[in-house]
Amino acid sequence: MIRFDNVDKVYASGHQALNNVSFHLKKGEMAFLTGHSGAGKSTLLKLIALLERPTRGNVFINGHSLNTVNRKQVPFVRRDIGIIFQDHRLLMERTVFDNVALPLVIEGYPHLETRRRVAAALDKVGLLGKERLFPTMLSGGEQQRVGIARAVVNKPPIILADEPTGNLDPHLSVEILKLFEEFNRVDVAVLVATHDLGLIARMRYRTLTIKGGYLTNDGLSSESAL
Ligand SMILES: Nc1ncnc2c1ncn2[C@@H]1O[C@H](COP(=O)(O)OP(=O)(O)OP(=O)(O)O)[C@@H](O)[C@H]1O
Repeated sequence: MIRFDNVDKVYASGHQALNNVSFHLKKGEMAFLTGHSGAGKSTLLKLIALLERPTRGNVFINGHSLNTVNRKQVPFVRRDIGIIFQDHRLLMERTVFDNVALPLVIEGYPHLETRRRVAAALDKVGLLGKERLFPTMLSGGEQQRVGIARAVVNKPPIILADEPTGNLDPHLSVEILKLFEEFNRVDVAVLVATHDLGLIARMRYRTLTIKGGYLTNDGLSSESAL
């Protein structure tokens, strides 16, 4: 599903954020991505989402090299990827409904279908009935779940989450992770970048560890995180 072959990323500043990174995340696989601050986690996710391009090597989605994707084709690739950010990046002056509907509106879904899908996504994250509220009226955990609903509303086969539990207490963090597990059970590939080693240790999933831009460990969480 997602494959990195000998990927380097050197930013324009000259900083090398990733160094010869190779791994393969299969269809329907769930994994954590961990490492200290500045290790290169966000950079790795950005290369999958085409928010950055590799300096060397290749990133593949479903066997297609992203190196061959031109600017016009980027939205088509992104359609297959739901991205969740730590700061959730909600539009604060728009309702919960509008925030979650955004990917469907961009893709030109008919109104009825949009309503149906938004309701299904909000139901999944336990926020049905909050459509008309504004994000400021919700708790931090609820806002994060709106971000998740928005990421999954068009049923992408890949979910990338960058520190999705960074601002949440341990109980809420586990709830969010359980949601990812649910998506994973219906064959969605899930890659979660996190600092939270306690959370990783509890969940026992494959964990990719990055240090200074190098992939230094790839194994079960109990082996690599503790
Ligand atoms: N656009 C950029 N230009 C130059 N350097 C960058 C850019 N983006 C990231 N970097 C640098 O690349 C390195 C990796 O950054 P990245 O955001 O991938 O780390 P991270 O592991 O996600 O860190 P954190 O956990 O703090 O979010 C850092 O040293 C960072 O300063």
